[in-house]
Amino acid sequence: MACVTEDFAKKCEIKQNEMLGRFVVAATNIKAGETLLLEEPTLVLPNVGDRRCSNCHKLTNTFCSKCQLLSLCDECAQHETFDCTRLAELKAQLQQEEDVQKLQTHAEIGLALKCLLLRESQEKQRQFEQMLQMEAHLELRRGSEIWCNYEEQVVAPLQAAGLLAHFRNGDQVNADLLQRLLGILDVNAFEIRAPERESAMRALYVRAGLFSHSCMPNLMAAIDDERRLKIYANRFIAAGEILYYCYTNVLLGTEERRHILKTGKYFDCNCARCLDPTELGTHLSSFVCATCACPGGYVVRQPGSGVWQCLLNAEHTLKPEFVANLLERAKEEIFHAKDDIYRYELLLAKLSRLLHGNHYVMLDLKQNIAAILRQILQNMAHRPSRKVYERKIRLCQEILLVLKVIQPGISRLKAIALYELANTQAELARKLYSEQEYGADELLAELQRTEIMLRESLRMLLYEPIATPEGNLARCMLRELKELQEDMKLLLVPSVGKAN
Ligand SMILES: C[S@@+](CC[C@H](N)C(=O)[O-])C[C@H]1O[C@@H](n2cnc3c(N)ncnc32)[C@H](O)[C@@H]1O
Repeated sequence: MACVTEDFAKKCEIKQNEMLGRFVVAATNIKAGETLLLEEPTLVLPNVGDRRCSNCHKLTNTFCSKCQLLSLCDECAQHETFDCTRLAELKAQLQQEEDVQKLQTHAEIGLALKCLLLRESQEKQRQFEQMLQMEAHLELRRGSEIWCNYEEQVVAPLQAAGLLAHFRNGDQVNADLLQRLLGILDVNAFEIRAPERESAMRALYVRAGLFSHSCMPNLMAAIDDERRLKIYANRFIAAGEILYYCYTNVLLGTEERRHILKTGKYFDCNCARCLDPTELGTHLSSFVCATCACPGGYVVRQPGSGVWQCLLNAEHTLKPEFVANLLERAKEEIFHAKDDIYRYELLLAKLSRLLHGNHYVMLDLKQNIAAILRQILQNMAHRPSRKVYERKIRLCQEILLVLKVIQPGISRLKAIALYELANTQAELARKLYSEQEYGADELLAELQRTEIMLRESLRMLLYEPIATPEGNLARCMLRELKELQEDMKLLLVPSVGKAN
């Protein structure tokens, strides 16, 4: 197996039932922050449609000159020796030169070949067997769009080239095995950071792939620069509790999360958040009821019937098509407003008449605005006014209020929002002090509040592996915390602390 630490064997128990398939429960009581699993990836792969170098994983369109079947970028001299040698042997069996070109046509062929190479290697046999036990949802996928795409782009070309028969026990390498392997990747792979900023790829972890999903999980997953996965508890977990991490983005609405889970992972999530039409009172999916003007008149989707109904008057409803169109248009407008803070603010004001202030589209806008404000505040040449600081503080507070409900335990998102809030509050206090609007006592009180928030944020980031952006942020925060304490010491000495 790809290296797995002993924590998993000691703290976890694998079970099985009708609804979840295989799932994992806590074998002992587990403390918040405690590690349950550290695991190396069994496979690192591009997202469907992308082609990535088999060595450095950067996007590329070139192939290895030796095996000619796996991608290799111009900057890398070689990829894994076993894979390259074995593929070169297999390629030598191809009848015609154009077969190689045909096998280079669709990027997904590379995914199937990488899975089959695990099966070829003595050393990785065990990993391949474990991979084969993973859920593929073969029957639910049979005949679906994705099945037909794989049939056309992977199975048919590999069969036509006559390559499959030359793999070990080639008679067993058939269409069903290929569909199973590709299904296993789709259902189980984790999204990981790609070498290019802001793009993603996938990695398969055979142990971590056993954990079930909840939109209110008790586990966190963190992946470091070496693509080593760490799974840790985000709260105290009692022995016997089912262990869950979240397969989707927690800052999406219920319909969107459930759609992603249904179409990509083939199940209906029935967690407490999905079953509550107000999403635990956060209103992440709620619309303003245009019919009743009273506060609290929000239209929510009833989980059983799917009807969009006002919480105050059940006769006030919205048509699902109206909801879908409005959200689609709002997302398009956000996309077109890219990085223009004035357009974002206008859109936020316009949408606030239709959507709850915590609606996930509104939160997306608020996050975008806060990110631009961060850049403005970092550039002192802009000489930002008090209002700019106050706007960012307000946005951070609004985002935090939602995160506190949907991520009550240790949360990376909450830690970052808290850090942003703390920093902005401290910067504003320093500015006001330097402009003599604050005295030393007021500045000290603000910095003390900042210290509490920074400590709280740091406490949540301490469990992140060092070689991750969040681990790095934690180190910066430690430094900033020290500087803050130095400043506070100076303020405690009255003669030094006075503004001049
Ligand atoms: C990553 S796998 C988890 C391990 C899998 N149960 C197995 O037997 O290998 C994801 C699959 O587990 C099942 N699953 C995970 N969480 C679930 C949930 N909350 N409700 C129902 N099924 C779930 C679904 O079949 C899903 O496609």
